[in-house]
Amino acid sequence: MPRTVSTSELSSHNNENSAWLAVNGTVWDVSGFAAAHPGGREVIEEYFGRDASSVYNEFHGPGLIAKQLGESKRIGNLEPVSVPAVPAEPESAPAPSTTNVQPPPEAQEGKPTLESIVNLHDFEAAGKHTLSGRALAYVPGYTCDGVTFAGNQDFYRRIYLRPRVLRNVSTCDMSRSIFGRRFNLPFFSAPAASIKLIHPDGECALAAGTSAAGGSMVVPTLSSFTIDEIVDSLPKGHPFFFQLYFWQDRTLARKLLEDVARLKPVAIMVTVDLPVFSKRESYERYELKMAAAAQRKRTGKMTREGQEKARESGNGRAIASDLTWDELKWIKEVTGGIPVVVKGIQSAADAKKALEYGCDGIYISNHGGRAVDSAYPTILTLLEIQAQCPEVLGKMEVFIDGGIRRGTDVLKAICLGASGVCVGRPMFYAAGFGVKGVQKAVKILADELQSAMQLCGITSLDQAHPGLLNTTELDPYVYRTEEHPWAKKIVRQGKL
Ligand SMILES: Cc1cc2nc3c(=O)[nH]c(=O)nc-3n(C[C@H](O)[C@H](O)[C@H](O)COP(=O)(O)O)c2cc1C
Repeated sequence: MPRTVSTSELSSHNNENSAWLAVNGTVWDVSGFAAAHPGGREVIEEYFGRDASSVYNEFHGPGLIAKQLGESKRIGNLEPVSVPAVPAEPESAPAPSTTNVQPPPEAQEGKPTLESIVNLHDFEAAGKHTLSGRALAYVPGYTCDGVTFAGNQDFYRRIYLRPRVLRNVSTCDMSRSIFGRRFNLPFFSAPAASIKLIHPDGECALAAGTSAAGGSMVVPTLSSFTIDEIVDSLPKGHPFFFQLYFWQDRTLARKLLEDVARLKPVAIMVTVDLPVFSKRESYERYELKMAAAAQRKRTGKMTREGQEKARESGNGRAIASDLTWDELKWIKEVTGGIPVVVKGIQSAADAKKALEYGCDGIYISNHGGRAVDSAYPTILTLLEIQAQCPEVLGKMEVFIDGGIRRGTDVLKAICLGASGVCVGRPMFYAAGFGVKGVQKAVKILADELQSAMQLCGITSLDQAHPGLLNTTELDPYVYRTEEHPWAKKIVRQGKL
C-alpha cells in the first residue's frame, strides 16, 4: 500500500541531496537525476519539492517517469491538496493532457480541416493554428540565421528531372529493401524529441499513422512515451528504426541499448551532429519570455540573472559530447549486431570514415538546419559523396533528410543513391492532426512519389539513376576534394 505524502513533507525535499517532486499524484525521488535529465538540469531543479504535473504532462506520456526512474524511486501518493505548480506557460497554461485528448480548443481556432490539406506545406501552415506557443518556438526552429535550413529545401528545387517517355508505366512499385527488410515506401518519419508537445498521442500517433499508410518511422531516444508504448502502436513485427542519443553516462547508455535491442529495430541510427547544444533563437526568445513572465510574477521585474538562466536552459546536457568513432563499435556489441547507421554525416570525409569504422549505414543530415548554421545543404553532401567516394553508396545503406517536402524530392535523392529518405517537420506538423493527419501526410507523399516515378518513365525504384536528373546548377557547389580547391592555410610566423 503506497504511503501518503503531505505537501509540507514534499516541499521539504527541495534540494539536490534530497529532491522529490510530484507528477499526477505520485511523489518521486529524483535526487541525482537532474544531471541526467535530457531536457536540462534547470528544468527539473525548478520543481524540487513541488508538483511538476503541468509541465511534465506537456512533454511526457504518463508512463515515462516510472520507466526512467524505476519503481524504487516511487515515494508514495501526494495528499489530495496539491502544491500550486509554477505555470508551464504563463499566457495559457495547458491543462494536463492524457492520451486521446485533443489539443486545447483555443489552439485550434482557425485550424483547417484535414480534408482541405493537399500537400505537406499545408500541414506546416496548419501548424500555426494547432501548436502551442512552446511548440511553435520549437518545431519550426533552426540555428541562428537559418542558412542551412533554407538551403536544404532550396537546393532540391534547383535539380531538374529529365523524364523519359513511351515506357509502360501502368504499374508502379515504391517498395525498397533496406538491411534485408522490405519496406512498402522508401521514406520514413524522421526522429524528433517530445512530439507530445504537438499532440497528446505524440510518437504513438506517428507510429500508428505512418504504419497505417504503409510507411514507418525512426523512433527517437527523447520520446514523450516509452519505446515500448511507441512500438506497441505499430502493427506486430512492423519494421522501424531507432534513433540513439548516446548518453554521457555509459551505464545508462548500455541500459538503453539493451532495452532497445529487445524490440529489434531494423537499425540503430546514432545522432552525432549535435554534440553540444546549438543556438536556437526562437526557443531562446520563448524561454526568455517565459522566464520573464514567471519572474515578474514573483518579483515584479525581470533581472539579469533571470535572463541568463533562460539562455542556459537546455544546455545542461545528458547527451555525450565526447563520443568518437571508436565507440560506435561498442553499440553493435551491446545490441548483439543490430546494424549501426551514423546520423548527421555532413561530408564525404566522414562518409568514408563511417565505412572504415565498420558502420552499416550513413544518414546524411544537418538536423534540419538545427545543428551548425551554414553547414552544407544535405543534397549537396550526397553529391559530394558521389563525387569523392561513390563506393560508400554501394557498400552501405544511405539515408538522407532535410528539406524533403515533395515526392519529386524523394525521387531525386534516390536517383542520387539514397536507400531511403526521412521527413521531419511536415510529419511533426501532421501529427497535430493525430493518427489521421500522419496517415494523410504519408499518403500525400506516396501519391506524389508514384506519379513522379511514372511521369519520369520508371516503375520501380531500382530503375532510378542520376541520368534522370540535371544537377548542373548545383555542380559549382560540389567539392571534388577534401582540401579547399585553391585557398591555402596561412601559418602566421609572427610579426616582421
Ligand atoms: C522539432 C524537431 C525535433 C527534433 N529532434 C530530434 C531528435 O530528438 N533526434 C534527432 O536525431 N533529430 C532530431 N531532429 C532532426 C530530425 O530528425 C531531422 O533531421 C530534420 O527534422 C530533417 O529536416 P526537415 O525537418 O527539414 O525534414 C529534430 C527536428 C525537429 C524539427
